[in-house]
Amino acid sequence: MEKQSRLLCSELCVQRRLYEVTLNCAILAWKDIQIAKKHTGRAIYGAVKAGSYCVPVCEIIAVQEKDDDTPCKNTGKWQKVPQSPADPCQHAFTVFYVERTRQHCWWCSNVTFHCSDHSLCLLWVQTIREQLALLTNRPKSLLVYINPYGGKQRGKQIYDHKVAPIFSRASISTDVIVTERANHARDHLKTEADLKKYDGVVCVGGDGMFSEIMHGLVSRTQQEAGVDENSMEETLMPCGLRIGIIPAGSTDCICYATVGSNDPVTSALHIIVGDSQAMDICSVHNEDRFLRYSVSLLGYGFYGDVLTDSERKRWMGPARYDISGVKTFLSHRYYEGTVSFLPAEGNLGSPRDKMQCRTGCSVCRQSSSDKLVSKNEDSVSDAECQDTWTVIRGKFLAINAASMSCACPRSPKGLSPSAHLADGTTDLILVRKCSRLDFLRHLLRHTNKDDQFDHSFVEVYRVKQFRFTPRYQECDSEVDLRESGVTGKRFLSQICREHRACGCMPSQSNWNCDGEILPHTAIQVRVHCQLIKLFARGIEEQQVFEDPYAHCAI
Ligand SMILES: Nc1ncnc2c1ncn2[C@@H]1O[C@H](COP(=O)(O)OP(=O)(O)OP(=O)(O)O)[C@@H](O)[C@H]1O
Ligand SMILES: CCCCCCCCCCCCC/C=C/[C@@H](O)[C@H](CO)NC(C)=O
Ligand SMILES: [Ca+2]
Repeated sequence: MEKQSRLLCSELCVQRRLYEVTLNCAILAWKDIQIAKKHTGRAIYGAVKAGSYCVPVCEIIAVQEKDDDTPCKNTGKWQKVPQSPADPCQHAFTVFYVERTRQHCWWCSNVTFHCSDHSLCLLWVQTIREQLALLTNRPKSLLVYINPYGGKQRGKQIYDHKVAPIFSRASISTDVIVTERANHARDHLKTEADLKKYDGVVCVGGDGMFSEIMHGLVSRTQQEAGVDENSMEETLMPCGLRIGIIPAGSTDCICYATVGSNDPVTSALHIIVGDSQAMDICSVHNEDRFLRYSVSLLGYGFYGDVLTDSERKRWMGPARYDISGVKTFLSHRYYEGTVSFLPAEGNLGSPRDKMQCRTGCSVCRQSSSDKLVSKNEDSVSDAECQDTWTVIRGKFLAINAASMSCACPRSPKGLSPSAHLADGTTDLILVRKCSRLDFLRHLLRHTNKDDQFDHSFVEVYRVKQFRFTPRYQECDSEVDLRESGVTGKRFLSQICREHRACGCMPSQSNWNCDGEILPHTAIQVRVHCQLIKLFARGIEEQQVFEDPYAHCAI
């Protein structure tokens, strides 16, 4: 690795031991001089060794000159720093930085450097601050919406106690709105908020709250660009502001699948360091009417029924999903209809290729450059028009479209473990009618390492667009019936009569769209590649946690 030129190098004390501390524009490093002497001749840097530490500048949260009256790190007791000019610990500054802990969680750690010379102390503080000021991707001003009723109703507490103090440490200014009703945040973003004042929007809540904020921002962006959301063919305009998610909901799948944890401090730190993760959005239409956007799960049948039942049990908090899950599983309902889709082609992989989307994902990067090329050539819609639709008709227990893995604490690898956050596709999973036992086997595989698609009754396709028509609305039957003189209500009653004869009722489910119920069952869905950006970086490879500073060459 290319060596960066040193900005500063001094001998400073940390917990009364002498360290050689160096700063270049990428890394702050400190090594215990006595331990380093013992290791003379051996490589100290390049990996974390005894007594050697380093932090990438881009993961420094803040630097602060230490006041005289502050708690001593060794004892935790408050004490006056000695005034003797010979005391090498007289002046001090503290560096706050990201530390990786367990399972993709980050923590705000700190180290205090002491020295006898005040001007040297100031020089260090000023130089580190200058380096931080060069990091232009970091937000300075944020608009924060808190849902006080999401999850276990701890959104406000989580923000006040865990997030606000680190935002203030990082000198981020915030305007905070605690919502007073459902859709308060969406409406405020869509029509009122002065978005020019902010570098990003923060959502404190669960997937439903995120959905509100995403709808507000996407709709506002389309309005300002003169794009008609009701037209499925329109190319939507990407949003300029990034969204940060502080998890405080019941499932928190969007946070979990983009960060790797549902820890509020980790999310706050990703916001502070100015991470950016592009994300696909599906638009959902019924005929020429725009219904909603989706970023995670669009589920009909099982997940639609779980959601419909769980909405009546909101008072139970997150446990409502477990109760409704078991109830829905026992009811074992299946639904008839036709699914048509446009398969994704090119280098977009397949839902079963085990290529998981991770930080810097090459599949998503490729989609980003393809998007740029097709924008310049204006050829995408023409090409798509020539594509052929695959049509599948059948009886389904579940139809799920996962635009991202949908990993969450209940299902750590998610509904579609190899789905990508920003590849412009969604994984369409069709679970055909099967026995209860088989369906249970399939569901349980969401919670363990086994392949949930390895069943004869499960099919999965990576698609760019899809449509669903429930059987009772199918045009063919309608045409047939119209041709034979049957119309409207008579058409429905005819189906019901047919079903009474065979002892089962034709039933319809609802679509679960990121945790909201859609008002229509016949829908048309199109994936819009990388329409929004989050303050996240995707899930880091585990190796980064095990050897975080392998790149720390000074
Ligand atoms: N002040 C409020 N009063 C009532 N409902 C609100 C308020 N603010 C937001 N909401 C609504 O609460 C719903 C649920 O919120 P949220 O997503 O935060 O939690 P959750 O449903 O428990 O979690 P998850 O979506 O992760 O399962 C959202 O659909 C949102 O529109
Ligand atoms: C009878 C055993 C059942 C075990 C099944 C476990 C599978 C859990 C998978 C959960 C995936 C959730 C996907 C995310 C959906 C969210 O959009 C939505 C709103 O938060 N949450 C739900 C539960 O619909
Ligand atoms: Ca995707």
